Amino acid sequence: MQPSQRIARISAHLNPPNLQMEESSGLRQANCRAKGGSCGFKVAILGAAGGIGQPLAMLMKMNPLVSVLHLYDVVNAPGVTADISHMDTSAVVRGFLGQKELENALIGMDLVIIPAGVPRKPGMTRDDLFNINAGICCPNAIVNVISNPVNSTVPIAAEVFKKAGTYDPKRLLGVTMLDVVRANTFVAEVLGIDPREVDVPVVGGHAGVTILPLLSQVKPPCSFTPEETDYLTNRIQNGGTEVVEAKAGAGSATLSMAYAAVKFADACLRGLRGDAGVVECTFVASQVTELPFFASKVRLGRTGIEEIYPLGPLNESERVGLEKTKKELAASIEKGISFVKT
Ligand SMILES: NC(=O)c1ccc[n+]([C@@H]2O[C@H](COP(=O)([O-])OP(=O)(O)OC[C@H]3O[C@@H](n4cnc5c(N)ncnc54)[C@H](O)[C@@H]3O)[C@@H](O)[C@H]2O)c1
Ligand SMILES: O=C(O)C[C@H](O)C(=O)O
Repeated sequence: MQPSQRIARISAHLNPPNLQMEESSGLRQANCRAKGGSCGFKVAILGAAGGIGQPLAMLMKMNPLVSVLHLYDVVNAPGVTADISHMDTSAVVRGFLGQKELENALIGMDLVIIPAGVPRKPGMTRDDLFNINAGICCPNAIVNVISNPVNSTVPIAAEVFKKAGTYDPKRLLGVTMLDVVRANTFVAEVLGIDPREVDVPVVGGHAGVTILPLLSQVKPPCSFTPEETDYLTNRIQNGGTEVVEAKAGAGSATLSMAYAAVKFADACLRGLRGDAGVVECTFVASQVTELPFFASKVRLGRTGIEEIYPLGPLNESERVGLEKTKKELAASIEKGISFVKT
């Protein structure tokens, strides 16, 4: 089933669009000759006024694959919408404020990106966000889940979709692209090459030891000393904490995350367009291990996830890392599932 159909099914009872918001943000569509949005994809961002949401919205407005951009938040959506709508790129921008507008924000969307929720403060783990964010990231048509803890919010979303009878595991993707982006950057620094030439598979999940970089499978092929392997694994697993501590209470990664989210969203859109060979790492329902969810390389296509690749050959330290990953990940997945069931 297409996301638009799933969303339409969820949003069976529709309210009229929020014209007041469109007026206030300068989007007087009725007065425009060209309505826009005739080709390209329709994308909604939920949490669009936040630290990630704003730069993400700006970058999606610059993406030529996007024809319509819906910006939803519980605060400040009109201001962000007015601001971004003045950019001279082709995507039509519409703002939606508050719960009563959520369904309208979702109608007809091809891709829904969710950076809604609160970020970490120093000393907190991503799991500490569970009780706050679990209640936010559930009830609607989620496709790309950014809200932490991703290891639990994706299982939560899956359970909610199951309850609604609309679960499509091929279309529910936890965004772990920031781990790949960081891994590419840090590996390139060590190798002294351009990060754009580097591709590091990062599997498992998105928290601490569940972030498992497969340094034996880096492209271009290369090898690392044990010291380099320890340094890189540790830095990639703690990249989020590095930013949280540097921001000293002012939030977690937003700009690099917006970059990573756009990189991932763009891959999803290219897959939907039918491009061949679109492969990225993401946290999805999976049979790659005995766990019900796992991040690994997947091929994206017209129906979402079209193929999930096995982990490939692991070296000894990656095999040890995988056992630690699975232990912690199993608990986080279970926590998400039982949150909905109970
Ligand atoms: N997956 C990743 O790699 C990754 C990376 C960085 C941050 N994150 C997570 O992303 C989330 C957002 O981070 P941020 O720095 O943008 O936070 P933020 O507080 O700056 O922004 C969050 C936004 O969500 C909005 N929001 C809150 N409840 C909402 C609801 N019910 N519906 C819609 N919007 C709602 C807020 O109004 C705010 O604008 C956090 O959970 C953070 O931990 C994930
Ligand atoms: O570390 C965090 O809390 C935010 C995000 O998950 C990150 O990896 O930067």
